[in-house]
Amino acid sequence: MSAVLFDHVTKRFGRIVAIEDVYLEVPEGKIVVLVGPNGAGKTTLLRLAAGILVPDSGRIFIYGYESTDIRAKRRIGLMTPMDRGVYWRITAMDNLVFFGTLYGLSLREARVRAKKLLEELGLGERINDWVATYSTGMMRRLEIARTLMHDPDVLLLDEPTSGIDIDAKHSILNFIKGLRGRKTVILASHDPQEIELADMVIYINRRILNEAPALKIVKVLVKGSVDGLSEFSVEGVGNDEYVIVTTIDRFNELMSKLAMYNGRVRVMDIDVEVAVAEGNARRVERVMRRREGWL
Ligand SMILES: Nc1ncnc2c1ncn2[C@@H]1O[C@H](COP(=O)(O)OP(=O)(O)OP(=O)(O)O)[C@@H](O)[C@H]1O
Repeated sequence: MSAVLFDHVTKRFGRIVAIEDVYLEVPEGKIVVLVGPNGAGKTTLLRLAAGILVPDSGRIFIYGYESTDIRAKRRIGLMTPMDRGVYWRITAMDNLVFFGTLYGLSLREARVRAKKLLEELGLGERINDWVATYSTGMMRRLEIARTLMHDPDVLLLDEPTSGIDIDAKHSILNFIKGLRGRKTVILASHDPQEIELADMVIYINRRILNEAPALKIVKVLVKGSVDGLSEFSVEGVGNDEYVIVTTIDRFNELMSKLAMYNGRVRVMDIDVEVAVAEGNARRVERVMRRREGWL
């Protein structure tokens, strides 16, 4: 059984179609990173999985339970940096104990779990400090700890390291890395180092673009020198731009490699060629054109 299943989900906000017919199976224990331009529907997908939003059509299952079911919600932890989820005028420990007891932990259990999480996230020295004295990066780590207090199986993280300093970022990235195999993580991201964590990268722009079986060849236009990508076909097109051609099954691998350039290579455009079965004709369909880099 998949940890999370989006079964042909569509979500509209008035006239805006945020998510359209998304089918996605997320296997247990994997780290799945959702990438795509601003407004592509990444946050909406996380909120749908958390049962905060209800789809207009289609269904979402968390370990077989519909996402709005309490049994699904108990297995989910959602962290979005935009929502302030901790109290400032009490200590980090008291925050976590409070949220832990809301989920039915005993005081003792909650204290033990809070201490462990705070230590793992590098906040061991600041457990008994008021949250108001925390930096943004510390606050973010505390939010992640709060999300994990009820020991959910699935962790939904929206741009977990955006806007924080490098030390906090590394501590969060290492922490997430350590969850591989133990938790299922779905992470929405624009950040190359976050994308690097992925077992599976899903490119979404309202619809999922790299999952459909009909999609075959991907051409990625990048700006910036891509030396060291010898296993892909790379062609210079002038003006420091290159076209990389690959098959859809190696798209994830290519995106992880590009992420390792740490922002020195920007993705300018992605084209997907759709193989049309009838008469073995191959028609090229432009499914996406973006002139803005989204990495
Ligand atoms: N509560 C809402 N009410 C109305 N429109 C919404 C709401 N939430 C999202 N939208 C719209 O749905 C679309 C998808 O938004 P969403 O926040 O999911 O994108 P995103 O991929 O997370 O973007 P970003 O990378 O900028 O965070 C956007 O057009 C957005 O304006």
